[in-house]
Parts: sequence; structure tokens; C-alpha cells
Amino acid sequence: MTSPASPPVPPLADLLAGARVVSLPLATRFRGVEHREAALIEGPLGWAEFSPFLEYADDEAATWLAAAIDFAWHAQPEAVRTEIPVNATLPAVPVERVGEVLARYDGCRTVKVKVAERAQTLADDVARVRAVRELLGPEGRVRIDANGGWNVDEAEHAAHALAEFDLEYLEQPCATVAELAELRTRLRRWDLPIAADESVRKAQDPLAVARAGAADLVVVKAQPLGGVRRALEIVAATGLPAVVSSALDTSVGLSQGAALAAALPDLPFDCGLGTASLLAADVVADPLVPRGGAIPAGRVIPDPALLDAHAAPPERRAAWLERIARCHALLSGTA
Ligand SMILES: O=C(O)CCC(=O)c1ccccc1C(=O)O
Ligand SMILES: [Mg+2]
Repeated sequence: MTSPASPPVPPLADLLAGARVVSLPLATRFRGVEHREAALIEGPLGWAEFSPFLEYADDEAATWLAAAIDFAWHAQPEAVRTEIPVNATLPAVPVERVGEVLARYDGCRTVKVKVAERAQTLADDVARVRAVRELLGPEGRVRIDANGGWNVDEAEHAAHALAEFDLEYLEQPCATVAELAELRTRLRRWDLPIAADESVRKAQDPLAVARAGAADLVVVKAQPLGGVRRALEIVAATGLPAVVSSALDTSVGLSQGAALAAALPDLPFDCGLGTASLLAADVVADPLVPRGGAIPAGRVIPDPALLDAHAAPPERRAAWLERIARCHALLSGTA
């Protein structure tokens, strides 16, 4: 993706000059990994994160680099709020661990529960969601995220099995736009909204899901959508309410998400930007973990001692710098 409005790409040497690569231990296994690797780059306006998941090919990762360049080299849209209310994110942990994980999120009244994990059953999901609802009480909000793991029938069945827990919405219950549209039709009588995540951030056309009437709201992430500005344009074009979420970023990446959330004209839902609580270490001295259910908007500066303490091994650093170079070539049209 390079939209016509994309500003010029800075020279590769400028990107690599101050680049740091870290490997942060997770407090709770997530997406099948126990460490989160991220590259951090410094531009004239500050620090930005480049952390596409390891399995992503360069064409997809290049969009994440465009986001980092935009954040570190360009002024960001004006903020209309300084605090971003966030949800707790609960990985698909065994039910016995729910209390311990949620205790890491200070003041969060909304919990997003990961469901439909491979190697688990609907009974595991129901038990986990039940435990969350019991801990939150009747007032908290509970949403689930299936990461496209269900077909339409499975999603409908799961929605019924989870109905008693009064869900706020279903995030990406099925993989395709057509399936989301079918499920939305089936659930319409009962007012259970559908949120599109992968159907926005991994789609060739991030607006297709809205055009198809297949979602009630969109989940948007600053890195995979090519930056704050482009994500704002996408939200406006969908005409749907938006939830800003992280990609399990370090606090630097979270500051990019917070900038997006701060600039959105309307922010009707708690945002998935509380994920610093899933990390056992971070790159800033005062990580963007939720306090009183919110994180502050604003740029953050990595702590040199933490960058050193969590520096990735040399071969991983080299791999990330090569990845930056390949993505840079794609963005500047020299690949
Ligand atoms: O939205 C949240 O609560 C946290 C972020 C999150 O769930 C996530 C983090 C990394 C990769 C994918 C996802 C996702 O929303 O599917
Ligand atoms: Mg999601």
C-alpha cells in the first residue's frame, strides 16, 4: 500500500541510523509466542515502532514500515482527547488463570476475551467468558475475539452459548466478509454487533467489509493500516464506529495507537491498547499500562538502559534490519 498522499520516504540510512531491535518477554503467552520482537526507529519527530509479525511477507510488512515512517518523520493529526479508555485483553488462558491475568489491568471495565483458539473447545471459551463475567459483575463489558476461527454455523452456535454473558460485540467471528455478512443477518434480530478486524487490516480493500454491510464497527490498528493518518481516513470512509487496538506493541507502538485514538472524532468504545500489561518488560521506564482504565496519549521515549537490557541477539537484529531494508525498497519503488 502506498496511497497517493504518501509523503516521500526518507533514505534507508536515516531509518537504520538509530534503529534498535528488542525481544521482550511476554508475561502471558499470546499468539503462540513467548517473546515479542520489535524494531524501533527514531526520526526527527520522535520514536516509532516497526513490528510486523514474523510470518508476514514483505509486501504486508511494508505497510507497517510506512506507519513508522509517518509517525517518526511527520507531525500527527491533532488530538481531541488526552486519555484513552482501554479494555483488558485476555489471551486464551486456562480458566484458572483468568483472575491473575485480569489483575494486571488497573481499572478496566471492559474485557476482550480471545476465543476459538485451535486445540480448545467451545466449552473452554464458555468457561473463560463465564469467569470474566463473574469477576466483572453485571456492569462490566465483555467482548470476544475469534480471529476468524469459526465458520458461520459455529459462530452462531457460539453466540447462543455465550448469550447469557451479555456480550458487547463479536470481533472477527469468521474469516471472510461473506461469512460476516451472513452471520450479521442471522444475528440481526438479537442486537449482537459484529466488529471487523482482520477484514480491515489484512484486506486488499479495507473498505470492502463496510461496503458489504458485513460489520457494525471496525477495529483499526495504526501499524498495519499504514499509520495514524491513513487509519483515520479509512475509519471516515467506512462511516462506522471504530475501536483502536494494538498489535501487541511495545509502549512505542502503543503511543502510535494512542495518537490514532486521540485523533478520532468519536471514540464510543474502550480501545484494545492495554496490551502493555501482557509484556513482562517494555522499552520505556513508565510503560503505557492502563491506570484507572486508561492510557495517556502522547509520544514516549525509550529508555537506553531498557533498549540495551532487551536487545535482540545479533542475528535477530540483522534479520530485522534486512527486513527494514527490503520494506524500504518496496515503499520507495526500488525493490
Ligand atoms: O484488541 C485488543 O484488546 C488487543 C490486541 C489484540 O487482540 C491483538 C494483538 C495482536 C494481534 C492481533 C490482535 C487482535 O485483535 O486480533
Ligand atoms: Mg482482533
